[in-house]
Amino acid sequence: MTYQLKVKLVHEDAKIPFYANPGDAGLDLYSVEEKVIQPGEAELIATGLVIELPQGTEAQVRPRSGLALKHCVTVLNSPGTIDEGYRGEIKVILINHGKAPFKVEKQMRIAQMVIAPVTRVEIEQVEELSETSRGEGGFGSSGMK
Ligand SMILES: O=c1ccn([C@H]2C[C@H](O)[C@@H](COP(=O)(O)OP(=O)(O)OP(=O)(O)O)O2)c(=O)[nH]1
Ligand SMILES: [Mg+2]
Repeated sequence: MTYQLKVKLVHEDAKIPFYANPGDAGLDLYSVEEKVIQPGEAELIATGLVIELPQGTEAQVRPRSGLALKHCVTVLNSPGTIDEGYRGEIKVILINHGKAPFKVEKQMRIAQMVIAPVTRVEIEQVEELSETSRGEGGFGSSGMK
């Protein structure tokens, strides 16, 4: 099933996000600004995009592996969550884990956005939960090999 994603450009240099290949999961997001990210620092980068998500979906802002591998630059809050009702500009928090300053250029592809279904729940407060074989075990309780 293909959903419709409404996209509004709110900056003169904004570009419509696109799938680099037909089967890709992520739509590449472009920067509309030029900014240097110092080593160990994070910067908020504008994309010039406002979107209207299909009902029952979210957008996840994820890193590009090429930027991570070549420059140690990634999305700090990955995956960033774009709520269905959000009508502000999509921005990307990039962090530079590398040793050299990283220059974000205008119209550089800085991250990718995956549209995903959201499961919503009604909360029911209870005193007892069902028993399971895992129980309270976690954090390596099943062994590390
Ligand atoms: O990488 C991101 C993450 C979030 N947002 C926008 C869309 C999202 O709907 C809104 C709120 O994000 P989130 O819920 O992650 O942040 P919060 O700190 O909980 O803020 P709020 O109190 O506004 O929900 O900010 C972005 O543009 N980029
Ligand atoms: Mg929130």
